[in-house]
Amino acid sequence: MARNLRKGKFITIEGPDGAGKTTQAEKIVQYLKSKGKRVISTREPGGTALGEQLRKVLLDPEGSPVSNAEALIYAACRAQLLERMVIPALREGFTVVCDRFVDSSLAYQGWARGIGINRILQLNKWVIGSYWPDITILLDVDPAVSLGRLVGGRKDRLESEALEFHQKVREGYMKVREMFPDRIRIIDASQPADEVFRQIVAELEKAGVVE
Ligand SMILES: Nc1ncnc2c1ncn2[C@@H]1O[C@H](COP(=O)(O)OP(=O)(O)OP(=O)(O)O)[C@@H](O)[C@H]1O
Ligand SMILES: Cc1cn([C@H]2C[C@H](O)[C@@H](COP(=O)(O)O)O2)c(=O)[nH]c1=O
Repeated sequence: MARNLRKGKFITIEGPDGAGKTTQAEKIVQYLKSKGKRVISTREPGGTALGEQLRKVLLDPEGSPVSNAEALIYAACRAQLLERMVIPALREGFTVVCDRFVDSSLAYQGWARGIGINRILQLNKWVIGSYWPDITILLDVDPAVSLGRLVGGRKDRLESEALEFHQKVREGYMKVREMFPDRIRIIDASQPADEVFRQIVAELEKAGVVE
């Protein structure tokens, strides 16, 4: 395993589809920049040329990767993102803000798809090595509410899953949070976006990510 030479902080944002991750990630980036931090933002699946190609495969409503294949493709995207973007940026002292990361795999593939959180964790321990996030903001909200926010436009392959699947995703996140209580900070994402952001900033300050 490569020695961890990180100088910057690694922040990930998690939650069910439509929880407000992208909205909050953008606010966090602006906030950190206003504090004089050098920041890069990215997302999973995606963030690299290969990752964006694989994203199309994973989210294509006509596509069919499920179960083990799906878990492995998400892990491949993660490996590429870490090697090409996240690790070099952290070593240069940038703060990295990532919209979804390993906890999505644990909740979606590990729990909701039924592969097993521990099996997905083993796979991802190999992919991530020592580059685990410093802090993860988990936006918790009833999927009946968050999916309702995604009105209009064509639903992707995961968004098209039944409400029961998304309820299992939420349940999965709660289990993952129990496994990593220090890293994962939960925020009630049913609140207005500005209040959600206020609470995120408080967590980032508590964690020493910003002064
Ligand atoms: N706290 C909030 N309350 C109500 N609506 C919100 C809130 N946060 C974001 N939204 C709105 O909900 C929609 C989805 O938000 P956003 O894209 O940030 O969610 P997401 O979690 O990134 O979604 P996805 O999982 O599909 O990528 C957007 O229209 C956004 O403006
Ligand atoms: C990283 C990751 C993502 N997913 C799922 C979760 C979402 O339904 C999509 C990504 O779409 P978004 O608009 O960017 O939220 O992919 C997953 O199942 N497993 C993962 O590891």
